[in-house]
Amino acid sequence: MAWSLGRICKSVQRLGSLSSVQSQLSHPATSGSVRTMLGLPSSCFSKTRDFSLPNSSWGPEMMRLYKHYNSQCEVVMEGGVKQEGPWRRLPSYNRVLKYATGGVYLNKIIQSKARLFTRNTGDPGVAFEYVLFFNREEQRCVGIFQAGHLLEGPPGHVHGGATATMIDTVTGALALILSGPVVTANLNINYRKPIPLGSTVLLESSLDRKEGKKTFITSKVTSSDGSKLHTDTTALFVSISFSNLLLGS
Ligand SMILES: CCCCCCCC(=O)SCCNC(=O)CCNC(=O)[C@H](O)C(C)(C)COP(=O)(O)OP(=O)(O)OC[C@H]1O[C@@H](n2cnc3c(N)ncnc32)[C@H](O)[C@@H]1OP(=O)(O)O
Repeated sequence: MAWSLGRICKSVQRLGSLSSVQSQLSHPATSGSVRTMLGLPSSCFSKTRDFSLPNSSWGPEMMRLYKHYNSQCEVVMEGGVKQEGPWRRLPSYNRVLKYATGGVYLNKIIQSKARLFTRNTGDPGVAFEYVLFFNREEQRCVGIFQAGHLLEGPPGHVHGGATATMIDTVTGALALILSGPVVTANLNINYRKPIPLGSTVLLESSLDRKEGKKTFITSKVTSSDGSKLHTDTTALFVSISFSNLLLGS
């Protein structure tokens, strides 16, 4: 066995404690830009590209909503002093783990080629274009999502699985920030109206309640102006030990 259990555990420990998840997001040192995505230490990410920043494929609605939330990440006080605003943009990279170098749970091909499902193409605009913002005080996350042409389900509309992916992402991000390492245990989606391919929609998620290891999140997807309800969702996330996840136990 190329990797002993001990070495794997040491690597996992290097990721840092669970509490760093919440503390790094709330720490003043992260003001302006959140240096971690969803709580994992920045050293775990490929820094080559932050996919949550605008690119040439973003349409007017995507840009409008991005500017709306981004402008509230920093507020200018009297005298020109800048302060943290209520929202934080969550940076987004195409790989979560960089430290796992093979062994029983990741072979070398998977290790080198694995990419986050929602960030698996560098081609702007073809699939999932999105950015997440987090509001600590209100315990909610919003996602702005522009659906590219590779996400077709019913003709001219977004595949339900692609919509579910984005719902899982925005609810999962919130659960992870609020509760530390979690996995989705249940996602209950009502699809109310199909989402036109190429359109920009708004995903909103808020904390419903926490009960022991369980974090309940509600979510809805609406048109960018909020007038049309596309989906409403309840989601359950269960806290896990991150090391158990990597060890497959
Ligand atoms: C980077 C962007 C973020 C994107 C986020 C993406 C998140 C994901 O997609 S994760 C991948 C998909 N999810 C998975 O693969 C999870 C697979 N499932 C599991 O690992 C396990 O079943 C797991 C951890 C959910 C629950 O394990 P289990 O051993 O049953 O946990 P256990 O400790 O017994 O249960 C905890 C509580 O949750 C409840 N629970 C567990 N599963 C469910 C469920 N499906 N429905 C309702 N309740 C449940 C239990 O009843 C228990 O409740 P209580 O404490 O009141 O008795």
